[in-house]
Amino acid sequence: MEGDDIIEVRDLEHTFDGFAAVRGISFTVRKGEIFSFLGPNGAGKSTTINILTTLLPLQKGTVRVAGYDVAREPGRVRESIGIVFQDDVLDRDLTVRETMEFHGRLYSIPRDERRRRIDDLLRVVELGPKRDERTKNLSGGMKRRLQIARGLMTRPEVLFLDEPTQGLDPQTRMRMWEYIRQVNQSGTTIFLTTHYMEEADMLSDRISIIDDGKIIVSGTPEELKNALGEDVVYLETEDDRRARETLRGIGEIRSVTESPRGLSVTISADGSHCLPQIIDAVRGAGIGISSVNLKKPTMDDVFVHYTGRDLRDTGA
Ligand SMILES: Nc1ncnc2c1ncn2[C@@H]1O[C@H](COP(=O)(O)OP(=O)(O)OP(=O)(O)O)[C@@H](O)[C@H]1O
Repeated sequence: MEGDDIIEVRDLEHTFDGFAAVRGISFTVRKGEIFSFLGPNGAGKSTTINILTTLLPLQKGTVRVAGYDVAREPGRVRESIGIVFQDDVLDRDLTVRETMEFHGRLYSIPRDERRRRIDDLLRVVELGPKRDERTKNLSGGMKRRLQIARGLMTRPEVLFLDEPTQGLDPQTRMRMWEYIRQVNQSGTTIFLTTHYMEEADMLSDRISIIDDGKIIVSGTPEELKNALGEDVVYLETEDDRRARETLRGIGEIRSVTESPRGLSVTISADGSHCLPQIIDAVRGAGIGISSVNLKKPTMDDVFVHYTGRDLRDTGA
């Protein structure tokens, strides 16, 4: 392991019957961070995560997880990781509590700690009242919540979460984020895939965006958003045409267009610093302003910028 990198992927390639699903990707995940892998459907996320977790054999490249080579020491890798997948199965005849209890024993979590985590997690996913219900009688959404709760019981060195909040309602999703943060703070490195841009933004220390089997950009959420360099100010004025003329002189302004929301001013620097200057210029020209709105780029904007696609339209 180099320095503090807990996952090291170098020149990873994977083909299915001649189709290149992963086309030479390299990245590292640092010990203790929450790392997110984002990409449209079919980008190669599952293929990559399957190789990292030893579920798919390595074809080409090198992958080390928790200091072990996935090709040479798959058993060691498996001992160091935890996985929460989308299609995990539950034992239909166990109750909710038994499902958790069984998993906790399997991983030798001491009795008191086990009880505490079961209580905490069932509260997070709101299955407390269902603790004695058999899993076959749960709704689809409840089963999903139980699978996730079960996966979060252990504190492995690296925890892989594949779409951990897919299909959860917003409140449960937020409680889940809180819990994932707690697991992370207890020392577990987290590797996450998600379709939710806001989730990646809120949770991740670093993000890589993958498309067509290649990594197209990596960075912290702040870096990725700032790199777009496109804060937009929406202005409603008494005279948009004249206001537009007035704004031409300001250096940081990239473009001014008239939109249904008023004047749309795209800025190549930090918008919050340019705002006073913009307001002064327009007022100085004797033009009244009725509203001002600053919009910073979001992770959605980042995703659309790099992939040309909107995740909300890709079956999320
Ligand atoms: N077993 C397989 N046999 C043939 N092709 C496969 C197989 N598994 C994946 N692929 C193809 O490899 C590409 C990458 O798939 P992968 O499942 O890794 O994408 P993904 O980013 O996880 O997508 P999603 O967001 O839809 O889960 C896709 O084009 C897919 O059709």
